[in-house]
Amino acid sequence: MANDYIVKDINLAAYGRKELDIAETEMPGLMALRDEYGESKPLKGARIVGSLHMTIQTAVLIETLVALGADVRWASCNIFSTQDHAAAVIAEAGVPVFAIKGQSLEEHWDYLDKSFMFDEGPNLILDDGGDATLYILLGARAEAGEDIISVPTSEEETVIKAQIKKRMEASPGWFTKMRDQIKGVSEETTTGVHRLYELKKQGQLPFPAINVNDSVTKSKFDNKYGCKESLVDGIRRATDTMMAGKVAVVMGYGDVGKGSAASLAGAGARVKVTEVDPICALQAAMDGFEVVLLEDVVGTADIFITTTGNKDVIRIEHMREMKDMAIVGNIGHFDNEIQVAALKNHKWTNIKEQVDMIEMPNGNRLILLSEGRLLNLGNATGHPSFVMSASFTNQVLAQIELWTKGDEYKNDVYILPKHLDEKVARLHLDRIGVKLTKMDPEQASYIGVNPDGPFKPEHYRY
Ligand SMILES: NC(=O)c1ccc[n+]([C@@H]2O[C@H](COP(=O)([O-])OP(=O)(O)OC[C@H]3O[C@@H](n4cnc5c(N)ncnc54)[C@H](O)[C@@H]3O)[C@@H](O)[C@H]2O)c1
Ligand SMILES: Nc1ncnc2c1ncn2CC[C@H](O)C(=O)O
Repeated sequence: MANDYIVKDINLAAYGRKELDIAETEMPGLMALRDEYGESKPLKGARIVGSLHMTIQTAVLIETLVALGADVRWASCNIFSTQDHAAAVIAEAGVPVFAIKGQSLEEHWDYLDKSFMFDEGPNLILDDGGDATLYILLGARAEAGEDIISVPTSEEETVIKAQIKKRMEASPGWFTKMRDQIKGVSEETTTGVHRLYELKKQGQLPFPAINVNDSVTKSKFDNKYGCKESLVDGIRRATDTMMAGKVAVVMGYGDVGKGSAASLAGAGARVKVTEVDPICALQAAMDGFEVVLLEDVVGTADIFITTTGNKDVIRIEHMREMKDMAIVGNIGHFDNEIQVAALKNHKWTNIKEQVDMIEMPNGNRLILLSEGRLLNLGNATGHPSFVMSASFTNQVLAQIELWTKGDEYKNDVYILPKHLDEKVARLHLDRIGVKLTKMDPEQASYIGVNPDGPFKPEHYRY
């Protein structure tokens, strides 16, 4: 079908291709998979619906999936994270893509619906945050007569419910059919993985799932080193504020929090951390960060960043205490980490795209980034190509596993085996000049591993 895409401007494709060509030189893992599997095309017959930030790096992922034989349709997983030139180059390459930076919530869920519209529907999902999986499963439950989202508790739930109703009227039974033909889902991020384990616990996971996030070469790199690079990039592009000398509070000290604290410390900010987990709190303290209660610093700190994957971490009562021109942002997957909805009746002044100044009752003004959505992609371009190459190499390996060995997988959540994790790491060493030491058999035997790996037991924590 001609023009089966919705992008901001197809004329941005030439610019997108130039940046995509450069990105490929920084994504050795994906390039290596194209060399290894480009001829055998193990994804032939796969119809992959992707719901993941439509960036230049994702464009390289998409073209890798296509090179390995897959048919692909794509939507972004966030209304602010699309890079319009990346969407344009993918559309020009003939992949149906539905993504515009700044799209509305209604457009977001409509575009996600469109990304499912293969003639025979998809048979694999590549998800980031779980919206694509949620759409199919909620829709199938509605078709079974369940009163899903009976009382929407957010604007987005209202939008999702309306979109499901529209599709049910247009295509009776479609959700159930799609659910039953999906061979599996590979999930990119922590929050999406939490949703999968919850579905499994409730006995509502109808197909195999691969937890890509917990490949070591994903979460201990993208979540940590990726955020270390892209957090301050977002804050700087959004506010041009001097971070050196300022007090920044990072809520959460998991993989993203560790990278975020390091990012701000690297910019010279005096970083304080909040945590609920005593182990992560102890890590933060021993990494040299003061671990505090938000309530004790909310009136004096300059920058507040949530990284928790939790909700209501910064609440309206906290924001009422913040000083004039405090900067508030989130780098977690969803926008519910900050109670943005509670600010809706305040005076908002839009400064520029994804930067708003909000007046509080006491006259103080807050600078809110990306309306509380993940700011490294809303206010900047997300993580650099090299670290996304590791994440996306895991994604491609997961899709190959689900497509070629699907019968070996049950309706459960899996993590890729360690030898594949180590393979992903190996594929990224040459690009940065790493020379790996080779053990002799006696050494390998002494520590009880095979000289060619795996080098760590399953219980090892990196
Ligand atoms: N923006 C990005 O590029 C990007 C990249 C990777 C992951 N993510 C998202 O970031 C979020 C965090 O991911 P992660 O891998 O670091 O998860 P994680 O579970 O490793 O870390 C989250 C930490 O937050 C802590 N926490 C939870 N509730 C808290 C609260 N109320 N106050 C203080 N701390 C609290 C937890 O104890 C945990 O240590 C997820 O939503 C994930 O999907 C975003
Ligand atoms: N450059 C990026 N392209 C696509 N997704 C990106 C990029 N930077 C961060 N992300 C978010 C995905 C990340 O793996 C996550 O877990 O959320």
